[in-house]
Amino acid sequence: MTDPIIRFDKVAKRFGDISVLDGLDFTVSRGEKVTIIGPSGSGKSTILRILMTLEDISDGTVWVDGEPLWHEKAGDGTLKPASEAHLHKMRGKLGMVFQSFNLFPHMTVLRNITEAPVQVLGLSKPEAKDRAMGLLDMVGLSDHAEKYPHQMSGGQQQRVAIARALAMRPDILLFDEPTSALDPELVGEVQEVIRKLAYEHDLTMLLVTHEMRFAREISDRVCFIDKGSVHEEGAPEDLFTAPQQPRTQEFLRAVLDG
Ligand SMILES: Nc1ncnc2c1ncn2[C@@H]1O[C@H](COP(=O)(O)OP(=O)(O)OP(=O)(O)O)[C@@H](O)[C@H]1O
Repeated sequence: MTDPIIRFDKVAKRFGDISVLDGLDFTVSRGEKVTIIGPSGSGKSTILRILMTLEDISDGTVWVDGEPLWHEKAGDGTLKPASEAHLHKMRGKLGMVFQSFNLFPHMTVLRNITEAPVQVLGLSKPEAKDRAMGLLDMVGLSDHAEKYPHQMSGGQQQRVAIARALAMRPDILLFDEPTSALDPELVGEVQEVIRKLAYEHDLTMLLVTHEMRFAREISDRVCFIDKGSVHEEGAPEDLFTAPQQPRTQEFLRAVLDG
């Protein structure tokens, strides 16, 4: 594997006495589309939340784009805990799409997408609007710019959330079960947007999902996580058709038959 853009190096995460990640080693290459699967509570969302700096780490080092995420280099080359300024800089490399959309309810769709580019990146309002309208076109919602989130379906809101994340031009886009809060008939339209992104963009994508068929379709690599470490990983056609580890076999049998 060449040029990792994400690297977890022996990362541990504990909540009090509960160990969620246990010496996790995990890498994602630049431009790679990786899906994390695994049982409930295995630490999948925690991995994404650590990358978004929503959770800190208990031990080890996380590297993003060649720089430590939760640390910064001291003058003597050793790593010291990251300052808020370092975290702020690193956050600009990542975007995240949450299960529950998390749009600002009191803002129009357009404003939801332009707010951070104007406030954080310093774009002018016309520049931010141009960017937002291009993204709304990409997610098939050009006619909805002036609507409020409550006037839209869950699928449409999630497509806006994807446009909003992309408006910050992240290098890495994280998806945390992006379709699991949707009514079944709305899942397809959101998957279609993610599929298009996966096939047409060089963006690095890291997706947590329970939708195995979708994972198989869009991923370059699938990682099966159990009890906070990577149990087995591989190309989707290998992992889904011929898993090597008994635990992976058991998990896939349960979710594919269930
Ligand atoms: N803030 C927290 N405080 C205490 N425990 C937490 C916290 N966040 C997560 N956990 C625990 O960490 C474990 C892993 O959670 P995580 O959400 O990463 O799992 P997951 O694999 O994404 O699960 P699911 O598929 O159900 O979403 C769970 O046992 C969870 O209860």
